[in-house]
Amino acid sequence: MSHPVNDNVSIRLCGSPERGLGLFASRRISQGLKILSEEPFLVDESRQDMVGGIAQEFPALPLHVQALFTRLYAGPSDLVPVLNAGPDRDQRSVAIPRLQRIVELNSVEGAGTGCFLSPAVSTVNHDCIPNAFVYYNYESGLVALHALRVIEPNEEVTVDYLQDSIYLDSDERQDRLVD
Ligand SMILES: C[S@@+](CC[C@H](N)C(=O)[O-])C[C@H]1O[C@@H](n2cnc3c(N)ncnc32)[C@H](O)[C@@H]1O
Repeated sequence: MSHPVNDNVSIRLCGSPERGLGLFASRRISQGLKILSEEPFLVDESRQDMVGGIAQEFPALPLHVQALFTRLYAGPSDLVPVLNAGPDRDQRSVAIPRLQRIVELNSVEGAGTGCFLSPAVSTVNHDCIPNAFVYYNYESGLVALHALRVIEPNEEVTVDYLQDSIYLDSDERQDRLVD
């Protein structure tokens, strides 16, 4: 599997102020352009099902996918990124609660359309006024990220984590985002 970020000349992964890593435009991206398209690691009926099933699903993933999966964001108290390489880090990186946390923090759940977890989309940060939109195409089996408007070079690419929750009021949105 090639990596959609490494192979894509329009975007790059780098640090985002107070948001950890984020995806940034390397060049001007036109409105409507497909920024990237990738195969998801996992697809399920709901985030709850994916969290519940990860202990069984993870060992069945190809080893290179397992390696990419364990590098995804696992929360502010995750020690794995700061540990030295070795058996302790290897063991902690695949601990079931950590894998579940990765699913909770990186999966995208649509209203009635299921849930997916994919590598490059997992690096995109949230904005309430986003410049991009993500969706999963069941026919192609691919996740795509599209520009909602022109994105200028060095601008961060963002999505609305609640893009399918259009009927929530601002307090409800805030509660869901904190979760
Ligand atoms: C799917 S990951 C996005 C990539 C992540 N920033 C990283 O370092 O890998 C989701 C996490 O990014 C952080 N994040 C995303 N959008 C944010 C925002 N607007 N403000 C602060 N943190 C944000 C939160 O910690 C969130 O749980």
